[in-house]
Amino acid sequence: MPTTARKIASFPLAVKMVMIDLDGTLIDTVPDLAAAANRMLADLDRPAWGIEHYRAWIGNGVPRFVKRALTGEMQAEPDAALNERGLALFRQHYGEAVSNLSRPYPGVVEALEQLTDQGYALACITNKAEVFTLPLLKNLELHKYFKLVLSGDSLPKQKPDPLPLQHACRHFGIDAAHGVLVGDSSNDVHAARAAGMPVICVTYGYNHGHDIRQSLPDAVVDSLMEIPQYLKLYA
Ligand SMILES: O=C(O)COP(=O)(O)O
Ligand SMILES: [Mg+2]
Repeated sequence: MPTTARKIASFPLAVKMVMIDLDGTLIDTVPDLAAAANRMLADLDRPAWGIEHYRAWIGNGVPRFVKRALTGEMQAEPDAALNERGLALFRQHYGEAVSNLSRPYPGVVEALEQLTDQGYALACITNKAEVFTLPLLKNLELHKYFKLVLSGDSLPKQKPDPLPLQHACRHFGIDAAHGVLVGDSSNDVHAARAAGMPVICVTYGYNHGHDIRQSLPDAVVDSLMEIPQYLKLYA
């Protein structure tokens, strides 16, 4: 077998743990993120961006999201003083309205119920800062499904680094082969590949404005309701 070939996952995957991304996978968070960022820009006397810009800017954590809103570019560095003010204003505005408009995507609650009933350990692995992740999950009553929640600042590195996925494996005492990540972006695919884990992606998420199929996840689904059929419980 050629050593360069990517191992193709065979379904159903025998797993114990299902890790699920937050923004763009569990919850449509862009309306509250956009509102908070536009409030920050108004405070700074700068023009607002439309929601489509914000959709493409989600996925690499809050500090990078704020830099994108300040510069209009994916990787640019704003003036340091402006960035510091912007980040503080964004944190204030988003903290005040983290779940005003954000809602779970259709099928999410049903899928979490089903996966829980079937005996999978569920973990939420997001690049969102913990100060926002936990209230958002609690306010939308999703927190109760997750035995572990890892945010973008819970560990020294975030996705696309494999560290959060490896940490979750250690937490549950399982091998990488017995976990699966469900996400919406290339960060999720890269993190899973680096951890040696299968990855299933949703078609409805953000992924920086690109089609997630280009990142070659093991499977794509239109709803989390489709996830159970790809899995069997590893005993
Ligand atoms: O960019 C963020 O803040 C979070 O993104 P994620 O939940 O998709 O990892
Ligand atoms: Mg995401």
